[in-house]
Amino acid sequence: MGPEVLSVAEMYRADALATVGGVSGEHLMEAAGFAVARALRRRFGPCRVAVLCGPGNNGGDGFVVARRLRDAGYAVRLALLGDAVNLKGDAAAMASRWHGATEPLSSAVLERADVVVDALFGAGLARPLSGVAADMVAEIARRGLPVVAVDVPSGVDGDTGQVLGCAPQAVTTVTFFRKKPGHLLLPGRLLCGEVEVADIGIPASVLAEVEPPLAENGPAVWRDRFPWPAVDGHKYARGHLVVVGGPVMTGAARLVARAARRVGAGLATIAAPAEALAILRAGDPGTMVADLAEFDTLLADSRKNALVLGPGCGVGAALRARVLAAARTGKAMVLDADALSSFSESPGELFKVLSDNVVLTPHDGEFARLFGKSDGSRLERARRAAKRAGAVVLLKGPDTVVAHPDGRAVINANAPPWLATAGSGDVLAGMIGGLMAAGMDAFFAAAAGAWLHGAAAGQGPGLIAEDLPEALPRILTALFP
Ligand SMILES: NC(=O)C1=CN([C@@H]2O[C@H](COP(=O)(O)OP(=O)(O)OC[C@H]3O[C@@H](n4cnc5c(N)ncnc54)[C@H](O)[C@@H]3O)[C@@H](O)[C@H]2O)[C@@H](O)CC1
Ligand SMILES: Nc1ncnc2c1ncn2[C@@H]1O[C@H](COP(=O)(O)OP(=O)(O)O)[C@@H](O)[C@H]1O
Ligand SMILES: [K+]
Repeated sequence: MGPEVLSVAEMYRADALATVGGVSGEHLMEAAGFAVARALRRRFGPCRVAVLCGPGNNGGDGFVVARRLRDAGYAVRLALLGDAVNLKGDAAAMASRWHGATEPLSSAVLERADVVVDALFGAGLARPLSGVAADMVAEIARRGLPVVAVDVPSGVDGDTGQVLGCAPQAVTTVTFFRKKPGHLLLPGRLLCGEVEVADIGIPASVLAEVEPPLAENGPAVWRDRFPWPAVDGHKYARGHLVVVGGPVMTGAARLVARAARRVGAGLATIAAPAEALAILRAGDPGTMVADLAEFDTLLADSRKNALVLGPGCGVGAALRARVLAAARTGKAMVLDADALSSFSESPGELFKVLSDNVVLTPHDGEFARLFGKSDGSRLERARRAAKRAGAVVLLKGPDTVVAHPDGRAVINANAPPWLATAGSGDVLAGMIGGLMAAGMDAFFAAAAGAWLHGAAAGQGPGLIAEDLPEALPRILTALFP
């Protein structure tokens, strides 16, 4: 599915499979430590480095980093959490190859340091940082020292991106083989700084056995499925999206329709209540307008193959009835905003009629209205919600997650904060609806929509929702030269 993202358990499995395949644990650890030392050297010339090692294999990597940096002429001090005699396996082997002093972990090691290597805890973090480890994190922040983190900043949970206790802010994090969810989900992603994925000799072939259902969203995930128009195609072959509009917030449906046409739908019709028709007809000349009183007729037209319901529609029984009627046709559908909130009292009624040909696009508030308050990372919550709804769920945010009921998911990491502006969610719904109208599978349309939405916001300062559809020609041209 593209750039795979491994859970911590899957990473241990990949590691074990590599070992079975003949790559020794010591080899992996040497390569890991070498990669971290190389990343540090790229960023910092010869300087004074404090390497903080933990009691497990993350600490083992730290011993390799210390040796490599000292060999390269850096002034290295190393401090270990716990007693060296308690180190095991590969970590013990690497400690024995470190010929410098091993200090007990304390803030003394930070005296005169220019850079810190954080090799306290990685994938094995099992409980919140406390005691001297937590004191070190506070002291590093107080001194404002730059941190290069091994695998993850210690305290960041690799599976959730949540902070257990506390964690240092890194400038660079070097992880191994593939990213973990904690590198992409907030706040982990922000604490990592720049993330480098190092090849440490685990063959990609282990992925065929691990079969990770998670990827980082990007063109590699969906490029091959993008509904590029056929040379001999006509507009109906590119799909006809129906956008249900409301009586007052008429801008929402217009943003949806414009984004859908820009992304590649052949036609778009806004179906709105009578009082909104005049203003809509004065809008984009290429967007068609129909009376919502004719909704059943629109649904019966097989050429109108996809719908977006919700933006600007108004919450209530009328919208609920339209959503249920539309769902029963089995057409591709995006449900956003009011279409989700309309079912806050009766989510089961909605879930009964959904399929994986439907994308729900809640922000956190709408998500809570529909699925209740639930624990876990955004990834876990989106996955559970997709399963419960029987539909694709796109949980919006700076770390948008798209989840399929079968467990597949992508995490999107290209969205800048400029997207937090009125109407930008409407544009996203339009992009996804447009792609589905053009024939793209719901899950991949949601993933492509989320990424294109983030890419379209690349102009940054001054961005408004209207700019987003207009950025698509440039982005699509670059993607499909
Ligand atoms: N999986 C792989 O393919 C590779 C992993 N490597 C390294 O190995 C690391 C994982 O090693 P481990 O599984 O040994 O785990 P860690 O080194 O992350 O930590 C495990 C140790 O810390 C203790 N511990 C956990 N949380 C604690 C807390 N909050 N306070 C105090 N003690 C705590 C555990 O009881 C255990 O002794 C990775 O992050 C990576 O850095 C590398 O050596 C290269 C290969
Ligand atoms: N801080 C942020 N960083 C990146 N993207 C964001 C941020 N805040 C919001 N977004 C994105 O902006 C869009 C806002 O959608 P939504 O909340 O539905 O707004 P509206 O209803 O005004 O259109 C979503 O795609 C969301 O993922
Ligand atoms: K670490």
